[in-house]
Amino acid sequence: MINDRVGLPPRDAYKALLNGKFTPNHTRQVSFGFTSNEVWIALSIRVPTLPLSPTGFNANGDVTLPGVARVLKIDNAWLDTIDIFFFASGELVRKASIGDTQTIGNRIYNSRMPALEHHFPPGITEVLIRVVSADPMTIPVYIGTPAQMEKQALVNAYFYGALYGALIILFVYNVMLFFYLKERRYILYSLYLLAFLLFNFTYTGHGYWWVWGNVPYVQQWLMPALMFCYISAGVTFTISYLDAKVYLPRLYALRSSIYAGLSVLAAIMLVYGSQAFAVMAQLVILTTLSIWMLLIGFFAYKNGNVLAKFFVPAIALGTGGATISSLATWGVIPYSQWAFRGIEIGILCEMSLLSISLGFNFKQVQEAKVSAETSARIDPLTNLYNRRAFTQLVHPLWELGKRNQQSMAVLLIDLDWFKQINDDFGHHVGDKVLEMVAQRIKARVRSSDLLFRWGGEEFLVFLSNADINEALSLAETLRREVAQMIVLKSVKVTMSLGVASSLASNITLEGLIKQADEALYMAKNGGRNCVVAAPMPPTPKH
Ligand SMILES: Nc1nc2c(ncn2[C@@H]2O[C@H](COP(=O)(O)OP(=O)(O)OP(=O)(O)O)[C@@H](O)[C@H]2O)c(=O)[nH]1
Repeated sequence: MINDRVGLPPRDAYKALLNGKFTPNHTRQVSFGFTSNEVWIALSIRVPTLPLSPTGFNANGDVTLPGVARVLKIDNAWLDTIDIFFFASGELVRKASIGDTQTIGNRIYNSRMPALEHHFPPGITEVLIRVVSADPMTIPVYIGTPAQMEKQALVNAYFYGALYGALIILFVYNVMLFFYLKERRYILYSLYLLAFLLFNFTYTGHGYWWVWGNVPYVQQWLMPALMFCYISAGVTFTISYLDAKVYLPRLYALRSSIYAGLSVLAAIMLVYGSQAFAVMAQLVILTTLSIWMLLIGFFAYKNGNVLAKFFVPAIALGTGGATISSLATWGVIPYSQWAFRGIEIGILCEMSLLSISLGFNFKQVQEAKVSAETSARIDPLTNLYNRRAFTQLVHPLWELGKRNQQSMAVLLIDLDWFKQINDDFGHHVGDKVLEMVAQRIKARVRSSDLLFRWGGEEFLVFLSNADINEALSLAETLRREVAQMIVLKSVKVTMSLGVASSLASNITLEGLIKQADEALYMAKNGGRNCVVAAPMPPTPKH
């Protein structure tokens, strides 16, 4: 390999090769970083002088030419210009151009990655490859039989099918969760995922191969543009996912500056118009972004964010995969297709883990919702239903009871001289009295009856299937039991009860409660610590 500053003509490059000016690539490094220079790569292909088949015929009965046919493939879809020169016996025998400045229709070999087929005659053929590109010079060269190349393409097709399939499923699932839950972080995660998917679809040459193969300009500019989208989506998602407003307030305050910085970068890219600058600047940002995400994930975790427990390992997996890919391309670890795909496997793990964490978040949100709904209906002091729960719980029973012509009853209960208890013993003792009275009533009513804390020292019992006598009997039992209670060794409490029943009247639920309230008023006026039944309405005459 040589890094050529002057733009050698192919023959001079060939001479340089013969004069030992090329550096041998012992480490199998395939990455040469950013350079606007031409990078020359040389391969020596030696074919035995014997013809392939000693008979001169192959299995199909065709005449075999002496020599071998091989496919040469550069496994990178973003290199702009790739010129290949074949020298045999000191002569330039073939020149071919591949690379992504060529439209798909003009390609000489039908494959997603730039490739060509060449018939190598017996003897030595020197293959010189010249690459010029604004993108990182990653140049993995493969050479093999057409069958081997097809097999490799098939393995790749399965791999990307599985990768894109998995990412699309995660995308759709999270978009659906967003529409269901209306939580921003689901849609931001989906956009982050989509940005990676499109970015990958572009830089692996799938987009060029399937969609915009006739517009090389789109292919070259989409890469930096989508990388930019991926970075922006990553930043926005991280801020929202880690709930920066709560767990990282200082970062949250800076978020406008971060977004402004990204916009300035996009503007410079557009105005400056250099693809090389765009790619280089963003690769730097992409690396910084991973470290930044890891760091703030860690801080959010330290500040008590439960979701950061998933976030940090997820980003570590994505970054780890990307590191394996770069180490392999730089020859630090042995290069292989799988090592090169480290970034994709890492990101798939990252995305899956993030998706699981959002599922976990979904569960948390649901639980919080249920607990909020429950606590909205429960009185925290007595643990009884509050007045708010009344309509929700009693109305359906009331309607059903009416239809079945059942007798239903209401007991309205008010503690006597409760203000005095508070004044004499303190508010906390008053609370204890309320708690104990509530427990006592609860223990006595049937499970089909509903008990509410109706107001400060007022309770309501709804009996869904009881006539006036049953209701009065229960009321009297409750009155007696509470009157016998002694709270905190010295406090005695009594209560007054108003009872009303619905049978044989066209009364509404509100009307029934009003009747019970009037009965309670009578009980209070009648000296307290007693039960009064609301007067029964006259039976309609037929
Ligand atoms: N400790 C405590 N007191 C409460 C609570 N809710 C309401 N109260 C008190 O209950 C008292 C009710 O007083 P009143 O409406 O005058 O009734 P009362 O003293 O029971 O007199 P009668 O109902 O006429 O027998 C008020 O002093 C309220 O402050 C509570 O949750 N805890």
